[in-house]
Amino acid sequence: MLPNPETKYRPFSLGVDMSDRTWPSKTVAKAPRWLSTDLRDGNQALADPMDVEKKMIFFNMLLKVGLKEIEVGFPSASQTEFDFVRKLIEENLISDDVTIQVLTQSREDLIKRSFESLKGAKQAIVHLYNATSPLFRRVVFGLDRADVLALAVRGATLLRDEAAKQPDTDWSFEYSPETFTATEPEFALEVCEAVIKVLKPTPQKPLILNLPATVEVAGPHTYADQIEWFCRNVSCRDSVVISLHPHNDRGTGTAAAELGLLAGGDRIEGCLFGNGERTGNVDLVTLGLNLYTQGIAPELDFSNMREIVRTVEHCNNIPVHPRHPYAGELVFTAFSGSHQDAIRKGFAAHEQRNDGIWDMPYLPIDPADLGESYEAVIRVNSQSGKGGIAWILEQTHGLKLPRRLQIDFSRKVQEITDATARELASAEIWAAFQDAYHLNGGRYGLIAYEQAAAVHSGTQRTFVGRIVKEGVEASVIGHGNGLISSAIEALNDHYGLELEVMDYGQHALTKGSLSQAVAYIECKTPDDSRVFGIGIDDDIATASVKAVLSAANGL
Ligand SMILES: CC(=O)SCCNC(=O)CCNC(=O)[C@H](O)C(C)(C)COP(=O)(O)OP(=O)(O)OC[C@H]1O[C@@H](n2cnc3c(N)ncnc32)[C@H](O)[C@@H]1OP(=O)(O)O
Ligand SMILES: CC(C)C(=O)C(=O)O
Ligand SMILES: [Mg+2]
Repeated sequence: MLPNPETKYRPFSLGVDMSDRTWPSKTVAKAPRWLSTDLRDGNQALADPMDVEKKMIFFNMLLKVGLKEIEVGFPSASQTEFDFVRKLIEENLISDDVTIQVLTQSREDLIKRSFESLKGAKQAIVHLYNATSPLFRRVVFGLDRADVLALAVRGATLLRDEAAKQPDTDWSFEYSPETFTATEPEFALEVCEAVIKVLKPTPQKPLILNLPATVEVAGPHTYADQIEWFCRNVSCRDSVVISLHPHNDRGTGTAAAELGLLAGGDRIEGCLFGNGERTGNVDLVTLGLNLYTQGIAPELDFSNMREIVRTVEHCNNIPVHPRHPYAGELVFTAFSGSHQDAIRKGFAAHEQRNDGIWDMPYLPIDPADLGESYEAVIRVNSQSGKGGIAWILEQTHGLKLPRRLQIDFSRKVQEITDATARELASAEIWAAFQDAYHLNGGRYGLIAYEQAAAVHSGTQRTFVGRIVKEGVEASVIGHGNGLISSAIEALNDHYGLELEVMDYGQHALTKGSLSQAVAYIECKTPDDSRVFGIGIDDDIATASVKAVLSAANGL
């Protein structure tokens, strides 16, 4: 890189005064019109463009999502593109509330071929473009301003005339001064006004003027200024739909679209998950869900996000990034302990409040709204804490560990994650839990037991058990004021354990085998340390006895 980049790069300057801009104090209150250009701008950016079959899969998914305007291709570009448009029309695959759009350069043969592809369509948008910026005028076309304007007018005239030859179709037109953001604003306006003059839009039959950031060359606030300037100065604002088409070269395509809406944009063109030329088109998923999380219906349905991701990945042959907003497989996941703790508390508070309002630490959207389970919300590695581990056991096995047991188990998990230096799957955490608290057996095992009222007192209980220790069976007997204390006394007496019960808890399991109950016991040992026992059984009394044996196994 250069130490003095100013010798190579020039800062962008808009060229008009927008110090009286109004967009910063506006808010967006409803969804814009959306156009998916996945099958055109997205498709033209793929190493292997979609075949008809993949386009069909994508198109059907876009319908499911609720897109009403879909740019289905560039039919003059290839036979595949042409055939796909024909298939949609001939097989009557476009419902009345959906409008397909096709793109064409401003060239007679290409425009005619585009109209040919649309024969028999009930309604369609023909999208004409030509680049207008000084760079493109000079380098790509070798044309001056007047010639470029004439190119646009020739194209618009052809659109009008070709449409007139197919009167059974309800035609709409879109014009893009390609490279709009790099064009002198007054020249972009002049070209659009010339196109307006040819196509004569009305409020009933407006012209879509698409103002693309073909390459994102400045900040999103500059785009907003450009859009507001254009909306203020275009001659027949009520007869044009202002469409925004941000690309993402500076990584601010979403911001540009959102500020552009504040500045007067009516419609957004983009692709799912931001596929498209170079860094991509603006991402319709992010835009839609950004609205949703502000309480505004996006009029797009992403409630089956996983299926949408799978379909897009299949058709584009490009993975969706794991951190992609709202859609990536890690975006609802917290690995770190303090995040996990806050989320767990957030869910508990949410349940308690029961007002339906989503106000959740670290989670801007309810994963359930996108068809995701809560399982992935917390995942455990060496960055995790007790709260997250407890959450996993609660989610997967319905265990609600007492606080000190959470601390005890999290230390054991930490040892494993430190040693393995990787994430622990929930099955591994469960296995570690069973192992740590001897749920599948240890030195001491219960063969049978019974309890009875002690003969010498109405309140005292007697525990009579048959225990096996390291293969040797024994009968044990103990007294206490309950089952736990009498069972502890029986073990203490017979095996000299000296356990003292400090805490006890139990609850029915809420996951897995719902008829089961779990008992937790915390005991003090002679050296004043703590040992925990867990018992799970169909019978709560047996679960308690198992918890006592589990604690003995922990010595
Ligand atoms: C910003 C965007 O996304 S624009 C859309 C871009 N999409 C695509 O290009 C995908 C489909 N394109 C294609 O299949 C082909 O490029 C075609 C069929 C359109 C044209 O193919 P070709 O005739 O072989 O030309 P080529 O691909 O080299 O295009 C460059 C020519 O188009 C001209 N051109 C570019 N844009 C336009 C336009 N909007 N109107 C008129 N001419 C244009 C260029 O000046 C150049 O002309 P030249 O050969 O006289 O110098
Ligand atoms: C064809 C136009 C609208 C385009 O894709 C762009 O300018 O990015
Ligand atoms: Mg584009």
